[in-house]
Amino acid sequence: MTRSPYTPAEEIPKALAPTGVLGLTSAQLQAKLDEIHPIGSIDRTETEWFRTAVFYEVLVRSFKDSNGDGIDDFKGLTEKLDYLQWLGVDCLWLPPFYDSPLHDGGYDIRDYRWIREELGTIEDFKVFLDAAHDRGLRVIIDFVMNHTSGSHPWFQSSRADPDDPYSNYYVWSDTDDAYSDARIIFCDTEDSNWSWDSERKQFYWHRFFHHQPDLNFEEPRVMEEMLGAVRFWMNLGIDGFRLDAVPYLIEAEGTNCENLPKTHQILKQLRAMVDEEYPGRILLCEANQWPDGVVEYFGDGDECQMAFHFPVMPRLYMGLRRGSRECISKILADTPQIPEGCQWATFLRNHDELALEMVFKEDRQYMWEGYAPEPRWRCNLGIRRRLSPLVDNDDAKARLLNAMLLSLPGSPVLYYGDEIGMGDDLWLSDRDGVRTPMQWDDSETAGFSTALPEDFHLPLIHTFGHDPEHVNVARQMDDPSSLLVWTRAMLGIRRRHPVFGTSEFIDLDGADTAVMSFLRHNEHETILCLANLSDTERTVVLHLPQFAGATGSSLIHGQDVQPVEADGTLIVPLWPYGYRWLQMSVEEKS
Ligand SMILES: OC[C@H]1O[C@H](O[C@H]2O[C@H](CO)[C@@H](O)[C@H](O)[C@H]2O)[C@H](O)[C@@H](O)[C@@H]1O
Ligand SMILES: [Ca+2]
Repeated sequence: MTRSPYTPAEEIPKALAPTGVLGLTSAQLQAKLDEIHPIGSIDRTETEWFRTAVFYEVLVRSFKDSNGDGIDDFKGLTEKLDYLQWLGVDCLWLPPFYDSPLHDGGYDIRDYRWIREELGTIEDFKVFLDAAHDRGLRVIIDFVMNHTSGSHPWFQSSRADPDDPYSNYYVWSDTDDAYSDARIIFCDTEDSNWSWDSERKQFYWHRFFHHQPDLNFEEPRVMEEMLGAVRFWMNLGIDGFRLDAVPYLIEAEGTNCENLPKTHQILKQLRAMVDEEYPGRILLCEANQWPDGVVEYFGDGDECQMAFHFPVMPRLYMGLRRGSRECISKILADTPQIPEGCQWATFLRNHDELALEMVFKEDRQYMWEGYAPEPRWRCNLGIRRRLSPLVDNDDAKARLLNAMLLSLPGSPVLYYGDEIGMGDDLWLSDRDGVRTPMQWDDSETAGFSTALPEDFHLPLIHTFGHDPEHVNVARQMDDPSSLLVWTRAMLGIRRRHPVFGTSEFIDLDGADTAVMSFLRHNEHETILCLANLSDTERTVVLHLPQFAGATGSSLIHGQDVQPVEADGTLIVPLWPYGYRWLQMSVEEKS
């Protein structure tokens, strides 16, 4: 399928019928693609699959290049699906691959219904999607509703002519003093949420970069456009969307312009459409907010099925550095219950900086001092480093954090490359240092591409110890003691025990704050999880009368069986940064 060069703004049809590619409606396009690629083997009647799934964020641009231009593409990603299936993840999350000038890693969309040409065609995407489904892997994609690229034809049209049908698609003002209570998110680069447009001679509103004007959701046609684009990708067969930056959809004077009631109405409208037309597909909300703000995005079970738990993530690192579980226990205790059938998405790292917006000022300072003493390592309010360098390339700490991620409430979202302990490049701009090519082997090109490394879209990591010679998939696949093989084994255990996804979480507290101990419990089984956040050996003493006389059998460490004494005392030794998952053998006494 080919497309003529991007439609110039002046040729955009003035009638606001939902736009399509090649003049085809979404349904026609789907029919055409279905002839070539029938829908894969995903069970659409399974509507709560996401509650026990492990997600894997993969940047299409940085995984595998199939055609030797130094940029990964959908064909390359398709080639690597066997690896992802082998690893044992359940669902891939693809950050934006839409047509974009790439001034914000693709979060600056120029066409909601087209793929950046360097990554392939819509057919390539469909082949990839069906191949993923054939392997039992689901796929969700990013959807950026809050803003477009400034080079989107809608914006070009809107700025050109205030009487144009697109004129109201963005938030325009004669002055730059409205909504002054809204914070500036990209504080390293922007000093206002308003920018002057010399053509329209008005200011336009943007919560992120100045080249990302916010869409105006007070204009009903904007929502129609969004629903049309959602249908387009759903019709191709995706399993859901990560909804980017949703707290900022609506602006209102006298508020901080976040989480406003109308924003929730918009999401409810979207969810109602998805439930009716695409049951079993999910909406995962990205709202970097405190727990009581995020839970609003589940609605009464009628908004997003999933939401990232932003506050718990930095506290895992904070707890590790302090050698204390207290901040983790506290944020989980402060997290309200979520509606039935919903689920948190938890993570250690992603394509952005390690966000420190949801911590108190003194804790942010503590995190910066410990994890990013050099200003170059910081980005906006966060830290632009990968997991392995953050923990000083210490495998024990990386395994502990992952063991916690995989056992605490929520569905874990892994970040590509972290399963092999990839490093970062702090000399690259913005957040590119954590988005470098995947390291497949120890060859000069790291198995990423046949192009010369100097032609790669981003350079390979060359820091000693994190370079492809030391850190690569092939080497770790052959090493039973590697982080990669360990990660795979842990995912296997998690898959065999759905209790991790669907059960109650009971924090056991305990006198020794270095150790986090908790139960994951449902009617089928109870697992006792222990995590030693300190660098010294600990002996955990728990009082579990409900398990008196029972045993705890380790799910991770083979023959390790811990007896619970007749009075309910359980004593478990833990090595520095040690962790255990013990399956309790008898039913809890009532
Ligand atoms: O599209 C703009 C940005 O949207 C997401 O941003 C989120 O990450 C920011 C940190 O970089 C965070 O501070 C903000 O609260 C979030 O909405 C997306 O993940 C970014 O990559 C993108 O630039
Ligand atoms: Ca907005």
